[in-house]
Amino acid sequence: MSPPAIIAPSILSANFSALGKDCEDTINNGADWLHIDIMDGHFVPNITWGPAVTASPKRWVTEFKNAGCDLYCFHYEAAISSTAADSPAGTSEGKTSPKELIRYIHSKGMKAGIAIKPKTPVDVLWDILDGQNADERPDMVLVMTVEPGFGGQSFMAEQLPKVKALREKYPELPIEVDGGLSEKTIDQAADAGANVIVAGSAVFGAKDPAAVISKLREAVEKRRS
Ligand SMILES: O=C(CO)[C@@H](O)[C@H](O)COP(=O)(O)O
Repeated sequence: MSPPAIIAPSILSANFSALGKDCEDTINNGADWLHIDIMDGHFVPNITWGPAVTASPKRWVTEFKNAGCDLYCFHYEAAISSTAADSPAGTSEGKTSPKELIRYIHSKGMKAGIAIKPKTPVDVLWDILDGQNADERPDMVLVMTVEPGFGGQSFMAEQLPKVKALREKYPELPIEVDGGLSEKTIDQAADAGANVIVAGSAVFGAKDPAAVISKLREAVEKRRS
């Protein structure tokens, strides 16, 4: 059976001056996860949680574990362009491959996700998903359905063949989509096989966020086989 629906509102669209309350309300409204975008003004043209956060996906693994993160999802493109200087503070570890980074995230007690941007072909993931070592395989794949950087963009349906290809090959893999998800676009994403749904403006901009979360969940659950 394909994996259950997981609804993960992106707090990028929350009210930053009442973030704690917005997060609490969102969980009470039925969200399973909170999706927290770490943007650095370098890999994407926006800054979310401050200039101390750099482009390196590896540099901050321990800090986010200590901050209470359960799943650390990094961009494939950022990992392959990282360098020795991106190693965790106080270590001399060198250039990071996606597989090494996944192993490192697991060693810190978190699940690991790997994300791809719209221009990255899904094929780059096969070798990583089929890796011999279970510790180096991701627990989730995120297919971006907008160019990362900002909330409120239009859904890119042309990204869905990637989701379909992943679902066909890996029936039980959690597959996340992020960007432009709403009641209008969820059916296409769910048909393609996505089960982890990030939604920012659709949830935080809604009059009844609980109803939106519930509709997103229903659309995914309906298609589980
Ligand atoms: O990572 C991003 C954008 O880069 C997302 O998480 C957005 O925050 C999703 O926002 P909506 O498209 O749902 O408004």
